[in-house]
Amino acid sequence: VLLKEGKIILFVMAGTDSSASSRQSSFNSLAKDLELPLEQGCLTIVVLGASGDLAKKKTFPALYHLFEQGFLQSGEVHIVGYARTNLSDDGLRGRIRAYLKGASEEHVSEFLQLIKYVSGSYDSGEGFEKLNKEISDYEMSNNSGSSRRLFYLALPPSVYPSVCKMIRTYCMSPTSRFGWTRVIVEKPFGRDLDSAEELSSQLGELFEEDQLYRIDHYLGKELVQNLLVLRFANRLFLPLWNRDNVDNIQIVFREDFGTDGRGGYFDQYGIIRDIIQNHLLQVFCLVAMEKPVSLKPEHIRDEKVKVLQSVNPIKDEEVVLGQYQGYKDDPTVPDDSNTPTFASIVLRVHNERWEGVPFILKAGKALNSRKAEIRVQFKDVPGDIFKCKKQGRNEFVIRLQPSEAMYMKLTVKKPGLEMATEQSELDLSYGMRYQDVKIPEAYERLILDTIRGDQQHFVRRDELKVCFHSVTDIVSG
Ligand SMILES: NC(=O)C1=CN([C@@H]2O[C@H](COP(=O)(O)OP(=O)(O)OC[C@H]3O[C@@H](n4cnc5c(N)ncnc54)[C@H](OP(=O)(O)O)[C@@H]3O)[C@@H](O)[C@H]2O)C=CC1
Ligand SMILES: O=C1O[C@H](COP(=O)(O)O)[C@@H](O)[C@H](O)[C@H]1O
Repeated sequence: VLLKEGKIILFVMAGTDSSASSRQSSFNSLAKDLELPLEQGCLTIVVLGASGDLAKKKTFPALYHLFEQGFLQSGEVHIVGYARTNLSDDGLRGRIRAYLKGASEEHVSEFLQLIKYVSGSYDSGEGFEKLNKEISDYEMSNNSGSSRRLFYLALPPSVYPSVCKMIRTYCMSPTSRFGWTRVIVEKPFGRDLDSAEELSSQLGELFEEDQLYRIDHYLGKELVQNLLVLRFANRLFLPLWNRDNVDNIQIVFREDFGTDGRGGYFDQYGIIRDIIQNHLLQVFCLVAMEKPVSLKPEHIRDEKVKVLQSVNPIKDEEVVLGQYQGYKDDPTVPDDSNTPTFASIVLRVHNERWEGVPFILKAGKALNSRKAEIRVQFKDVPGDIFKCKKQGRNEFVIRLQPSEAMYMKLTVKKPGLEMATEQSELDLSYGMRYQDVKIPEAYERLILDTIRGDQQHFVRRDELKVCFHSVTDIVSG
């Protein structure tokens, strides 16, 4: 038992394989740096909306991968699916198995045995009493004296307030045991500034900010997580990253498929709320913000809020909207829908670093390719003696997906006898450089962060508010 900052922390050594224990030890050293409590013991993960699309495609596979890598251990973790659909434990396991193709059969079977299913509604006590009994029985049988409870809301946001009320009333981690209760909520966290604030107030009455994890899965992507390292751990970039050197920055999301069975949801939100207000604004923050005091979540989020507050209102003439042909063929989309499936907006940051540099954010569905990238375009070289303008400018590209890469476009001498120039690239393609590394899925990383209590990659309430504020005219206009 360790005593740290007034907290008693149980340190229970479980029987683990060596790779799992080395991961645990690297987590422990990170936890020490971030002053996170070191903890192990009984952990229950409840996936609410377990019958749904997100749960089967992302949440359960992410839990499986954490299990496979030793971050979730049999004997310590218990997973419960909850939804209204009438399903047995095996019924849910069968659905999940279908999304774990290619994984080791032995691991999958072991993982599925950790999963139970409880059926109930989202607004009556009966189901949540059953859920609490399921969790409590497991905690008692586990006998570790701790109760860590993580609730993942893979549900439409309309039911968040009632579900949170039920969790608060029936399912909180008992204070008689060491542990915590944390709730992960999915986007969209509202339709506009007012509805986002209303949702935040409703949840804020039930949970403290440090219990709420507003997930934006772009913050879990490898190269998004690399942005702070790249910017603040490389001397090379420090003097360049500003209005003196940068001409414009483009943050682009494109998908080569349309609504893909989610037309009903998409049509109510549109591309600005679905992608720009959250994923692209989060990337924008990490590209444009100032250096945080430290890596502590509050320091990082303070800087994100600051840069968002410096964004000028978006000008109408700097917004382009479009809808792909065939969008209304989706039977769940109304025939007269004018919901945009493509948008391009220009953000202008009114501060010393970025005054005059346009940040162009573009997102579109059903385009000709799938790509998400950041393009930092530098200004032309003053007094150019090589007349190399025609070859294009220096550009630094960070490709988030697919095939993670960073490359810098440079003008070089064309090899040979002639003094001619051409554009070439310094290329760091992850597939080549890190051949033996499996890049984790965003959801995997973010669920692990929640278990560790690290809110660095989650959206704080005031950050959400200012994100909506930045796009308020275009989402409500
Ligand atoms: N699917 C995706 O790729 C992504 C989803 N998200 C977000 O994740 C959350 C879940 O998404 P997704 O799984 O696609 O959603 P679903 O529409 O599949 O809903 C999940 C489950 O919620 C229950 N449910 C559905 N509609 C209602 C309703 N009106 N009232 C009460 N319960 C309902 C259903 O379970 P039952 O009837 O069994 O109770 C359903 O299986 C949403 O907030 C979504 O925006 C975010 C990023 C990507
Ligand atoms: O949140 C969402 O993201 C997906 C795109 O995620 P990615 O990780 O595959 O880039 C998008 O398709 C969906 O519309 C949106 O709700």
